[in-house]
Amino acid sequence: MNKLYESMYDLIVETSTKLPKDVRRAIAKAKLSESAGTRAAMSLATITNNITMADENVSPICQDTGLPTFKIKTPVGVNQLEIKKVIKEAIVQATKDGKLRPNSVDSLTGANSGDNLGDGVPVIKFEQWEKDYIDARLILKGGGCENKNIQYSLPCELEGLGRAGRDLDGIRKCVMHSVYQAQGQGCSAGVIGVGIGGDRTSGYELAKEQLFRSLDDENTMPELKELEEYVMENANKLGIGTMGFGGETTLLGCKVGVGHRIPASFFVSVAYNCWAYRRLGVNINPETGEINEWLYQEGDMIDFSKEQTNEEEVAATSDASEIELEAPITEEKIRSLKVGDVVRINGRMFTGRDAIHKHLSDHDAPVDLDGQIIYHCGPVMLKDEEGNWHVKAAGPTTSIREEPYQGDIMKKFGIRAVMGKGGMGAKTLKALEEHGGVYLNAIGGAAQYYADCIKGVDGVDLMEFGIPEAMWHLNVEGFTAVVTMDSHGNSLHADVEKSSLEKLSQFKDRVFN
Ligand SMILES: O=C(O)C[C@H](O)C(=O)O
Ligand code: SF4
Repeated sequence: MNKLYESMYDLIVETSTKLPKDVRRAIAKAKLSESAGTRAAMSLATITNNITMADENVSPICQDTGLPTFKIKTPVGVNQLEIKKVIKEAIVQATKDGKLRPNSVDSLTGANSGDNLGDGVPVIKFEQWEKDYIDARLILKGGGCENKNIQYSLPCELEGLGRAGRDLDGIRKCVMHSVYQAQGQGCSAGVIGVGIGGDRTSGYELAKEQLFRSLDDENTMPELKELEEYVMENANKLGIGTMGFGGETTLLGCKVGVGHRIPASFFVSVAYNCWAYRRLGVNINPETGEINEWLYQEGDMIDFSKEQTNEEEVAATSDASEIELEAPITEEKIRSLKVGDVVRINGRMFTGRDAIHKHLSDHDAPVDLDGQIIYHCGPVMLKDEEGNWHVKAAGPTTSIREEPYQGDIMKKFGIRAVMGKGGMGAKTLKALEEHGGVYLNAIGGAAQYYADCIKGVDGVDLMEFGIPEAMWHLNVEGFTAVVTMDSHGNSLHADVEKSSLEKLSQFKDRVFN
């Protein structure tokens, strides 16, 4: 199998950089469903532009290249240990080449291994089968959407929907609720894999297994096919929309699988995947290790670059004029911003995510943050031979994780704007009002689009936290984002959550007997 290394490397790079055909078609359909001038249309224009940039740059679609999860079927007699070894080598190289972000973190010390290897990382699941070739599939599922996975133990009470009992209708309610509870935080529009039955572990495994299905396939079980169709039709009426900005498309796919359970347990497990649904597969010759065939190749390939350019589209779809922002920003300027404004940032911003927020809550800042912008982002960075850093991918991360710290940190250091995705909660909203601050929402997953707005890396602090968690000093040009929480007590996220809960409650009545 001397070609196996090359095959695995190619599988990793393709998965990270090229969105599969079925996903592109679902995104194109979502785009058609949104009216021009809406925030959803503007976000989808950025997303499709980002997909094209990832194709052209052969760079990660999203900076969070996830927990690499391989599912491999081998003919009897194939050496699985060798496959495992080769996969690890290919992972290390793809990380060095900036195709994967170093994403493997010691859970106790917080140390990043730097090469994407670690205890239990990558995940490689083997199975044997009777066929004479190797079927190797890979999914790169990021952390933001992983955090929105949910497991229900039936019977249960669900907000908006009431009791979910141990039957198909109870399952229906759980699935509808799972989409509601994700809001925009898992970078909607999403794809859900649902596992009915099993135990807490095998239920989630079954749910994730569904994510290996093609978006276009049809469930072979009539009742599950009906459930999938029901969810696709009705979850899209919740009005959560792309990034939780409101809109027509909240879900790109729903795939349901079922397994047996034991009498006392009845789990419905949901694996939520963002729009950056990176999964591919190959059939491999077990003698040579060469790729015989790429999987998920059915149907048309949408080349978004042949469509309108993003600038044209954004100009055509956005009725809001852009407001220029450059740090240091005054309190007066910040208080003039309102939810719905589109800002265009030039100049300096600092990245800060989980480790930085924790650090800043009980240490001094390494730089003066007065009037500054903090970007919730863990980029993919590469260092050249002269020692200069280059940004390879840099989209926002889910901001809500910083909720316990954010308001206090803004006040402590005089920070005027924080930017991320998915919005923040009541504590931050109150602090924005008291202190004079705004929350800016960038488009999740648009890592190439934003990397292109970063014109230079002027420094870095707290590198001991690892590349994604360090504080990078970025120099940006034309970095656009939407004000979704302002200093007057307004939050688009709170509004969408409230209205989607009202819509969810329309689905309270029994549908399946
Ligand atoms: O870790 C990241 O960069 C982003 C993460 O996938 C998220 O969605 O919050
Ligand atoms: S940032 Fe969004 S698109 Fe990227 S992995 Fe996280 S959830 Fe997915």
